[in-house]
Amino acid sequence: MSGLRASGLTCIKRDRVLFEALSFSLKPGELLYLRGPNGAGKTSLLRIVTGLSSADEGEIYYQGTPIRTSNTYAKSLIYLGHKTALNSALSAIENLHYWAAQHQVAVATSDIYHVLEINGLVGLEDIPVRFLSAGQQRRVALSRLWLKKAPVWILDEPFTALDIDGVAWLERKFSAHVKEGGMLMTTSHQPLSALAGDHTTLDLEYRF
Ligand SMILES: Nc1ncnc2c1ncn2[C@@H]1O[C@H](COP(=O)(O)OP(=O)(O)OP(=O)(O)O)[C@@H](O)[C@H]1O
Repeated sequence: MSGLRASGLTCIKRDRVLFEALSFSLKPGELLYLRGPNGAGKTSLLRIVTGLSSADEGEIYYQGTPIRTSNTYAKSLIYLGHKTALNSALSAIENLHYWAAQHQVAVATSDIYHVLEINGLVGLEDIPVRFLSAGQQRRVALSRLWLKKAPVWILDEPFTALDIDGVAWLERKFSAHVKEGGMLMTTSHQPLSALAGDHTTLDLEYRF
């Protein structure tokens, strides 16, 4: 099967079952919107889908192969957690160079300047990111989506701190990615608008 498939996932944290026997799929050209209250287990689920943590039961498959044995999954994936994962002492340019090197993506400094420009950060490229506002730091973090070509995007609360235009800008980026055959799984505490395009919703209830 092409794309991602989660089969029979169970996750237990400190004796609480967050979810049990959860199965879903994410095919090329699909957006899966993960919704649920605080503490329901959305971040826990996304980390399992990326392979950063393991489920107590169940398996994630990418292109039919379990991700724990896949040679291609890591290269096919961009995961952005709910924290920006920026080094506050480094500039936007330095942070993105560092991230690109970690992900073995060849990018020229001029490419990074261009991405920062289209993401509204002209003039802020070379100062430590701790001097940027929360929304500007989020825009630096999200600029990674422009730097690596990857079919699978897993994004945890990517709208945090973005202004209204920023939310619309990111939703358009989602729609373009999916229209090109990409896959996207994302959480948000605000509903996606029509700008994000068609999507399927996966609801996680808070279980006691
Ligand atoms: N490593 C851990 N050890 C113990 N408990 C954990 C761990 N990670 C998460 N939890 C617990 O699992 C539950 C789900 O956490 P998670 O971060 O997945 O929720 P969430 O749905 O993303 O919440 P939010 O909307 O607040 O971001 C929480 O009650 C949390 O305390």
